[in-house]
Amino acid sequence: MKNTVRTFAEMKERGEKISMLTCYDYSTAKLQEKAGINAILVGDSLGNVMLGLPDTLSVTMEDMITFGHAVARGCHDTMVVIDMPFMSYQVSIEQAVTNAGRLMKEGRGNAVKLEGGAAVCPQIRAITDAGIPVMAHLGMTPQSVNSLGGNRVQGKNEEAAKQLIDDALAIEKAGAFSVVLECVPAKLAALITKKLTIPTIGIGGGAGCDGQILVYQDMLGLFSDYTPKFVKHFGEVGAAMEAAFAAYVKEVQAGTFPDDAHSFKIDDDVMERLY
Ligand SMILES: Nc1nc(=O)c2c([nH]1)NC[C@@H]1CN(c3ccc(C(=O)N[C@@H](CCC(=O)O)C(=O)O)cc3)CN21
Ligand SMILES: CC(C)C(=O)C(=O)O
Ligand SMILES: [Mg+2]
Repeated sequence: MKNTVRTFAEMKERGEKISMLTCYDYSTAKLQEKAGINAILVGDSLGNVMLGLPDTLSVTMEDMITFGHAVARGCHDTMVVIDMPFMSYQVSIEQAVTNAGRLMKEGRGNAVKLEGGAAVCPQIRAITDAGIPVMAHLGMTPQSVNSLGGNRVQGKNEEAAKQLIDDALAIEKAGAFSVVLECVPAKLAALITKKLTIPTIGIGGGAGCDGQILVYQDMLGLFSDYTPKFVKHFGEVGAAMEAAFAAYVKEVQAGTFPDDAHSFKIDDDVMERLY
C-alpha cells in the first residue's frame, strides 16, 4: 500500500519527521524511493531545473502531466504530489477542479499542490471534496514572484506574520492535508507547526517544521543558476557528472572507447567471405 495522506497525519502524530524531495523523471524517482523518501513532489520548479526558464510562470499543465507521469511510473510505494502550474487554479473553482483531475488522471499523481492562502481556500475545498488531496504552499510562493518583488523571506514583520498564521489556519480548515512553508523565519514556522494539526513541510522554514523538502538538483549540487540560503549539498553530483562526461570525451577522442568488451562480435569466417 502506498504511503498517503494518512501516513502524513500519523507521522505528525508520532513526531516522525517527513522527508520529501522534488523529482521530475522515472530513473530518479526509483532512486529516491529506494533511498526511503516519504513523498515526492513533481514541482513546477521543473521550469527552472529541467527547462532552463527564469521562473515557474510559463510552466504548463502539459509539462506537469509529462513529468508527473514519468515520476509516477518510478514510484510503487511513494506518494506523488504534483504542483498545479500558474493560472491552472486561480481563474475559477471549476477550472481548478478540472485541472487537479487531469493531474491525477493523466499525470497519475496521488495529490496536488497549489500556492496561496485564504484566496485559494474555495479551490482547496472543492478539489478536496472531489477526492483529491491538496497540499497547500505558503510564505514565499514563486508563482507570485512579480507581486512579492523577488524570492525573499516572508512574514518578518508582525502584520505579515499574523497574515501567514491566519492563512495557515484557513487552508487547514479548507481541507488541505499538509502545507509547504517556504522562506519563513524558523521561529514563525515552528509556531505555525504547533498551531496546525496537519504537517508542515519546510523549505527555508527551519528545523521546527514536521518535514523538509528540497529541489533535488539543489541538494545534489547539480544546479547553479542561483543558490538559495536554505540549500545544503548532500553530494557533489554535478562535479561527478562533469568529470564522467569529460572522461568519455577523452576516451572517444583517444579511440580507447569502445573496447572489445563494449562491442559485438561476428564469426571470422563470415567476415572472410564478405571480404
Ligand atoms: N532550483 C530551484 N530551487 C528552488 O528552491 C526553487 C526553484 N528552483 N524554482 C522555484 C522556486 C524559486 N525558489 C527560490 C529561488 C531563489 C531564491 C534565492 O535566491 N533566495 C535568496 C534571497 C534572494 C533575495 O532576497 O532577493 C537567498 O539567499 O535565499 C530562493 C528561492 C525556490 N524554488
Ligand atoms: C520548492 C517546492 C516546494 C516547489 O514548489 C517546487 O519545487 O516547485
Ligand atoms: Mg512549486
